[in-house]
Amino acid sequence: MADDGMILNFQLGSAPLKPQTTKFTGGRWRDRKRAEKSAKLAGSQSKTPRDEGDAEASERAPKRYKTNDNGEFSGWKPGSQSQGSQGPKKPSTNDNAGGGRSSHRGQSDGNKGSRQVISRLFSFNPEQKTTVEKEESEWEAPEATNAPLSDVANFGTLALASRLVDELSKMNLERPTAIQNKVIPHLISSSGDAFVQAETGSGKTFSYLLPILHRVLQLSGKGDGKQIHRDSGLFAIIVAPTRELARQTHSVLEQLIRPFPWLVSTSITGGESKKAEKARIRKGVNFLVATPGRLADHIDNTKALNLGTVRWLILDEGDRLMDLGFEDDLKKAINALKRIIVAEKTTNGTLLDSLPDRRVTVLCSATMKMNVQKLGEMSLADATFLAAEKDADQTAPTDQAVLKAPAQLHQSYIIAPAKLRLVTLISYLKLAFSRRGRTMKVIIFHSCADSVDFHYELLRDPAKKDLPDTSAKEAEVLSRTVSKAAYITSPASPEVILHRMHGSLSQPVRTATIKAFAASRLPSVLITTDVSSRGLDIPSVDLVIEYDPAFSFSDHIHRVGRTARAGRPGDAALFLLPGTEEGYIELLKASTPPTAQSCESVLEKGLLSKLEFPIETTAKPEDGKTYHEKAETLQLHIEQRLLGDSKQLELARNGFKSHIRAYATHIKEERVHFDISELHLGHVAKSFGLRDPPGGIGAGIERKAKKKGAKGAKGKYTADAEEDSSRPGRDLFTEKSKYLMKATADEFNIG
Ligand SMILES: Nc1ncnc2c1ncn2[C@@H]1O[C@H](COP(=O)(O)OP(=O)(O)OP(=O)(O)O)[C@@H](O)[C@H]1O
Repeated sequence: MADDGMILNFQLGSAPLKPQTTKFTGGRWRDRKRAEKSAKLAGSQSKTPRDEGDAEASERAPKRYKTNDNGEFSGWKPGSQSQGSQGPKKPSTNDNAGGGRSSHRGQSDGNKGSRQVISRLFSFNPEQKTTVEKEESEWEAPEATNAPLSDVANFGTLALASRLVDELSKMNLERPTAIQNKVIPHLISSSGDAFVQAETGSGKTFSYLLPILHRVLQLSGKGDGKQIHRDSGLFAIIVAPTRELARQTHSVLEQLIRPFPWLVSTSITGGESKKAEKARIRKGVNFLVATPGRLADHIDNTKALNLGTVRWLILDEGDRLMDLGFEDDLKKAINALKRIIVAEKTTNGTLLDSLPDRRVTVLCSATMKMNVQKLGEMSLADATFLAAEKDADQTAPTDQAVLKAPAQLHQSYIIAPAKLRLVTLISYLKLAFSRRGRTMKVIIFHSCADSVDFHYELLRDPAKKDLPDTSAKEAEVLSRTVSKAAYITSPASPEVILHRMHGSLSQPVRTATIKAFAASRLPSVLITTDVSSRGLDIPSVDLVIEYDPAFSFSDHIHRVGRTARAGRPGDAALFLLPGTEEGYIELLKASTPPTAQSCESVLEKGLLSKLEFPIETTAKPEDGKTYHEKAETLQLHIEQRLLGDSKQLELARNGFKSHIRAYATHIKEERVHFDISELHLGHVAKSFGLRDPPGGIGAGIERKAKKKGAKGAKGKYTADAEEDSSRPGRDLFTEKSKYLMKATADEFNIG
């Protein structure tokens, strides 16, 4: 680790201050100039205790309290108020007249003369290598690629049953998208398998649901399907990788079949009562939406589940189904269906002649990976490849076409040094909500559940308990996942609602939280893991922030695809660290050319409006004039807040540790951009409001980094990191990785 002279907050004595003479080194010249300037300013305005402290810090602390190679701080002696068992100790300086660990400003505790020193967020940061090619302001939205087609009159032209066309019209869906234009006629007329590949938000769900419904409705001569009923048999099984997606698909299906009450659909997903699901299956269903694990379970244990009439098997989000280690469950379902020859021409007196005469399997994916090919080999026979490309001379799946985000999605990146990440995130959100009505719904992706928990707890306002438009019963379910936000509000958006979501929450809470986020009429933020990256369709999401980069580029495409759906505009911002992570920008360019947002300018604009702190600390919102000072004040306040709140501190420490572990699990091909040995643990700790890295994890990483350095090879380290891993995204199919993937699915409660 670099010795960067990072300084901690602590109290100093009241010794007269010397003028600032420190020479700043390291970082960009502009940052050094700024640091020198603000230190000078602090020296000249030695009226407030804080500014005095700053000046003194600049001069003294770097010499006396530097971080050592382990990210720990030299110059400390064991003290009484450490951050935790492994935390740094009180400084043994005689200057520390106050005796308290947290510094106080304004001397309200009577500890007159004490000084505080705050860490300099803007100096000693790694240099940014990227020269900005395209600024935000230069971006012009190209034509949307996943919008309804302008040159197709309406859904009627696809030979869909008129009742369905009317129903779509009631849902304000008039014209098909490119993929619907391809898939619907194919599935209406053919009995062959299909591989469907199209961008995120291009309407793949309707592309398979509509032709299935159309053909089922044709079962009676009048084309309304009235002859059939719930006992007529199960016609289609739709498999989705997550419970949320299964539920969502089921609710779209329910909406479509509402005018046909004689048709019945149900969803069977992990986390629900198996007994109730069995009872529904026994009563009879025509359409089943399932997660793979639960489907396999019912195939084994529910006698009433008769697969004899099943004509369609839809595998949605194929790559994710495989990523999450559901291969065995899928095999079971595929084989069970293969064993039954589709011979039945009637069921309970109903002629099935308008249905396909063989079982049709449709595999859908927005991205293409090796594992999708494998799933294709397992499940498809003589499949037709259907892609959305308008001028598709494409006849087979390719990587190129699919790793693109919708063209109208504006992607940008922010190179934020680790120390500045947290304050930049807050500034960015403040900025996003600073124009009334411009940004309504934001999703922030984190690498792990612990980080989600920390950021949710930090950003929520503990004093504001009531939630708008929520019954007492709902409020009880949502009490730990939905809250009013602090810090990120602005005069234009005085109320912002925060939501938290990850796989370790109970299923009813997950469902209620997503529902609340989708329904919220106030500006809202969903802080989440990749559990929300697939399929989730909330049309009003206008901004996706990848605070932690995705574990694979295809995951990135799915994450950002939560916005800019069905031709709507959308923004996505990716936080990157200066250094090796900047190499990731080349990958972004291959998809949709991104623009750059300067971290300094986000801070400058975001911190324009007044800061508001939900908890009182000695750092006050009104402290600081320049945006550098305001950012330092905000960081100081958060650090002080954590020191006074052991629960929050614990969340920060857990968040930090899991974040570092998760960092090691980027897919092998992309790990070159996410080199854990380059992480400055002290700086990353700052982004969790910690003044130093919690013990335990740092030493391990250090050892690995040293080992790597000694060996001069990456291979060994990479293998170690994989062993530690417990998250999805792996696309290697060793027994070990299969086991890991399975463990991950369990951890995320997805199955
Ligand atoms: N023809 C259409 N016209 C307008 N909106 C549509 C049309 N078809 C679908 N939509 C809307 O587009 C949104 C995205 O649809 P859907 O979830 O099926 O996309 P997807 O391709 O499956 O995306 P992802 O790959 O991200 O899961 C939904 O809100 C849906 O209602």
